[in-house]
Amino acid sequence: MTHEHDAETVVDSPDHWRDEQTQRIVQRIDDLRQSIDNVDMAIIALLAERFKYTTQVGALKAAAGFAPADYKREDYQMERLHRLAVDAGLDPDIAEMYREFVVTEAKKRHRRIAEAGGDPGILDIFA
Ligand SMILES: C=C(O[C@@H]1C=C(C(=O)O)C=C[C@H]1O)C(=O)O
Repeated sequence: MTHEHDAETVVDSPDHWRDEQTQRIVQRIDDLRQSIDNVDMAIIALLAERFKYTTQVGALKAAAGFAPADYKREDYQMERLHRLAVDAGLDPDIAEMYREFVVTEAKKRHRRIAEAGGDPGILDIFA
């Protein structure tokens, strides 16, 4: 994946690291980026685990003939994640966007499992 580049002043172009103060700022940004990359690594690992669990729920629901969605559970998660976000100092809108994204994707996969007669093997996440 590549991006178009404008002729902007960006951290990654050494032409712009003229003075010492700028160099210190660039060093600090590099350190922060290492931590951002570590957080992304943890999030990807956690998302993989979450989808493995929800896939198992999907297979169990299909086996029992339950619908893919459970709105009572979703209401509970919405309220809980809002509260957790506020306590953690995170904008609750971000928590809600996260919740909406993972739950929507989990339900899509539940439908695919149900359509395949309850076989979670149709999903590549078990590869
Ligand atoms: C995983 C489930 O199925 C769906 C997906 C959910 C989720 O990703 O957390 C929550 C509720 C359901 O709509 C479940 O019922 O627990």
